[in-house]
Amino acid sequence: MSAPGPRSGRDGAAYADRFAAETPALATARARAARLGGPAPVEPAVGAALAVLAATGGARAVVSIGSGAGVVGLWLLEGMRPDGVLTALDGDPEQLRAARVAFAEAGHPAGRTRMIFGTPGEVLPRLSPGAYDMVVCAGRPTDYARHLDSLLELVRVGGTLTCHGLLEDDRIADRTARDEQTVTWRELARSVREHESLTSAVLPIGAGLLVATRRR
Ligand SMILES: C[S@@+](CC[C@H](N)C(=O)[O-])C[C@H]1O[C@@H](n2cnc3c(N)ncnc32)[C@H](O)[C@@H]1O
Repeated sequence: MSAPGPRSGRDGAAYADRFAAETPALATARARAARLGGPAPVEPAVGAALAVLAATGGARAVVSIGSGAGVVGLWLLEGMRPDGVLTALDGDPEQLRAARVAFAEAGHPAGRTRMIFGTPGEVLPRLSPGAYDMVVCAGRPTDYARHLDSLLELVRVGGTLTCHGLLEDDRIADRTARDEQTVTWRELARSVREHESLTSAVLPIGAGLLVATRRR
């Protein structure tokens, strides 16, 4: 059975990205990320949605997993409280360096960001449980999905977990797609949806955003 009601299409998605109107600092960070290569940053519409989530939750402490060259971090900092601290984790020192430059160029004092080099497996045990308003995951789910319990442990009650990219290339909806990444996305989305402590939704913006709020 198809879902009821009219759907937005590619023009709607393009409008949502234009609506997000990135600042010059974000445009520069995006260009730097493109020069570095690797997986693309969050789309403007996703960045704007993350900023809204951060602002709605009055976020003071946010962790960005797979933080890249700082595009997602700049959006998060825009929504967070002015005294908030963003913890940015990446396994590539070049990406972390680029993010540091992007945050400085945007005028954020060094004390607003904490850059940590390492994989989720190495770094998550060092972060304080229940201390974060948001945990924002990006990149391949195969890099962090097996750490879902540890990621959720970081989120305070009422806080939010987001995972970006599950609708990329529409593979998750294609029942014949059985590659490792698509299978991992399906399992991660199912675990989040069925988790007794979470209320979740898939937002079809950009490459798709899985959003879950911890109720208890
Ligand atoms: C999609 S890119 C980041 C884009 C960024 N989230 C943004 O929107 O600006 C994914 C990032 O994950 C990092 N990464 C991939 N595997 C990782 C791992 N096992 N541990 C830590 N970081 C990893 C990569 O270095 C890359 O910077």
